[in-house]
Parts: sequence; C-alpha cells; structure tokens
Amino acid sequence: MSYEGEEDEQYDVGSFPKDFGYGPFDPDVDGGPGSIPGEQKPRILLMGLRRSGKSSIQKVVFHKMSPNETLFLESTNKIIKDDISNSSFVQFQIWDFPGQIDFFEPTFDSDMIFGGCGALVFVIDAQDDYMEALNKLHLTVTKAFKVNQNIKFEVFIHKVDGLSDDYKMETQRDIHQRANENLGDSGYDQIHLSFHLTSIYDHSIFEAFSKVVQKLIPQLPTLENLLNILISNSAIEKAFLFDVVSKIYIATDSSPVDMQSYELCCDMIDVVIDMSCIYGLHEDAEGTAFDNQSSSLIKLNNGTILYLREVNKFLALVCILREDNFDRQGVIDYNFLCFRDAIQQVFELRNKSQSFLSQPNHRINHVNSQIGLEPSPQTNVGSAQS
Ligand SMILES: Nc1nc2c(ncn2[C@@H]2O[C@H](COP(=O)(O)OP(=O)(O)OP(=O)(O)O)[C@@H](O)[C@H]2O)c(=O)[nH]1
Repeated sequence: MSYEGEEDEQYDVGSFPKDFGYGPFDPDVDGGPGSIPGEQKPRILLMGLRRSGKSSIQKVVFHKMSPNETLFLESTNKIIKDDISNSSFVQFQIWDFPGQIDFFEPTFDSDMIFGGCGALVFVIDAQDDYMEALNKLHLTVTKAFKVNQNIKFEVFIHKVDGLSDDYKMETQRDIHQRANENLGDSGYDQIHLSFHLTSIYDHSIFEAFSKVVQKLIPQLPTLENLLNILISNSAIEKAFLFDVVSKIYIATDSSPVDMQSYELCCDMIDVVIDMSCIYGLHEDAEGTAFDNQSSSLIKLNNGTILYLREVNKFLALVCILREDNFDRQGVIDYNFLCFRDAIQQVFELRNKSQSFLSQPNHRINHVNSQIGLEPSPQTNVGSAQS
C-alpha cells in the first residue's frame, strides 16, 4: 500500500517567502495526486508552545510513527508543510509551526497564513503549567480571527495520558473557563473554541482529528444521512466511514460514538491492512493490498460482529452489529452496494462542480454570486443561448 503525498516541505520562519502564492486557486495547492484542478485543499494549522506535542501528533496520525518514537523528535524550527492526499475525501494540508513563532515579526505574513486556513489546532500540554499557553492561545485566535472569521478553532488539551480521570476533567474545565473568559474580556465573544482531551498513546488523538477533519468536509450531512439509512435498513448498531490510511473516520451515523467501538474498528483496520500486506499481494507485487474486493468479518465472544467492506481505494465502511442480525447477510451486502453507489455519486457530483468552478469564467461568477454580484456578461450570453 503506498502512502501518497508524504513529502514534507520546510520553510524558515524568518525567510518565509512573501510572494509565496498560496491563494485558493494556487496550482501548488490544487495539484495533488488525484485532485481536481480548481479544488481548494483545506489547510489545518498546528500551533502551540514548544514541546507541546504538535509534531508528534502529525507524525503519529498521518505517518504511522509509533508514539514511543516521538521521544526522539527534534524541535521544529521551520514551518513544515505536509500534504495529506491519501484519500479523495480527506485531502488537506497540515502546517506544523515551531513553538517559538512570533506573530509580530515582520516576515510573518498573517494574511497568507490564516487567509486560506480551514482549522487551527492549538495544542496545550496538560502536564505542564498552562498559563503561558493560554496567553498564546488568546493571541493566536484573535490574530487569526481578524484575518479570517471562518476558521474553526480547536484546542487539544494534550498529553492527558499522565493525568488521573478527575484531574483530566478539572484541567479541561479550568482551561475552558479561562480561555473563554479571556476572549469575553477582550470583546471576542463570537469566537467559538472546541476542546478535546488528547494523547498520542491512545485513540483519543485519532478521534479528535476525525472531528476536526469532519468539520472541513462539506458533504458531511449527506454522508451521515446515507449511513443512517444504511444502518436502519440493515439492523446495524453502528457504522463508521474510515479513511483507511490515517484511521480518521470521516463520517458516522447519528447515534453517539463510544470510544470503545471506535477503538475496536481502528484495531480491525490495522489487522486487515497487516494481513493484506503480508498475504494479499501477488508474487509480482502489482497493485495494492487493499482493493475493491477487500472485506473482513470478525466475530467477538460477546455475540457482536465487526464487518468491514471496502468502499473505494481510500475509504472503508466498518460496522458493528449483533450476530443474530447477521443471518441476513445478503440484505446487508445488497444495502452496502447501494450505499457504495450513492457515495460514488457524491464523489461524481463533487468532481463535476469542482471542474465547473475551475473554468475561469464560472469561478468568477461563483465568487460574484457568493458576494451578491451579478454574473459576468460573457456567461449571461452563454446561458441565454443555451
Ligand atoms: N506523555 C505524552 N508525551 C507526549 C505526547 N505527545 C507528545 N509527547 C512528547 O512531547 C515531546 C515534545 O513533542 P514534539 O512533538 O516534539 O513537540 P512540538 O510541539 O512539535 O515541539 P516544537 O517543535 O519545539 O514546537 C516529545 O518528547 C513527545 O514524545 C502525549 O500525548 N503524551
């Protein structure tokens, strides 16, 4: 299985090129593997104090680094731009910032950095004194909000593996309260912060990142709706649509997610990928181990079944259901095929609208319509003719 788009690019903080065109239709952003011209990849910024765990998060979630190996990561002193193009749905860039970054330095181009940003993840080390981190959080979100009011602000209260359950909750409550009070006091009540307790030593970091990424997927309500229809017609308890490489779930049905179910599904993906890589490749080693024939069934000793079916090259559906309800596997499989067709249609629709928008005239008209202007005259003529 190949991991695409894993090449990191580094930029010196001080020498960040001012004319680095990273606008919405910049070819550098658009041209990832499998991407459509004109598509804007959402950008996720990872910020926080030094040693808070930013690089570790990025390496563990997107590059399969084991948590223990992060002990040897060196401090980041450049902005690291990482293109995550491993899935047709989850296509975005992560920019890992050095902890010591100074927003007031003249070379820090906040318009360019925050302008095209979808989400800003601010990492706070919960095992350390977090007062300085809260000040930096305040400075960062207010600065970013002034440039771009559409950014989703996500606060990771990180390294909670070292804390007792009580202390975890108390820390979360305290950070939540102080951060919001700081914003309220300076007149920024409209800024909304989401908080997540995370650690690279368990699945919480994958779960939190799933939620961050989901907010950047415009098709999310459609995907959730399709999953709801699938589970209600197939007597499935819970279903996750996974990005296989990162183990981020890009959608789930509307029943609540419990951490244990999510962990079970993640473990199942690991088992399937490992087995496929060891036994799934032909001798000539052509093709990928995970393909459109991939599926797996695991019976647990509590009468529950885990059922995985591949949706496309990047996505897999993992379902949890009761063993009794699996008697009607034919119906489940048939419903799954309908579900897969529907997902395919969502992709096709998205691709069509993106290639439509990538045509210069349509793009201008789309932007005009977003800001309430009339379409350009050329397109008026075209539509009158048609
Ligand atoms: N206990 C624990 N340690 C963690 C966790 N995440 C990261 N660390 C450790 O924190 C240390 C710093 O991690 P980095 O990822 O280098 O931190 P950073 O924020 O990128 O640091 P800079 O590059 O200096 O800005 C490493 O020794 C990691 O092993 C976690 O969830 N739990």
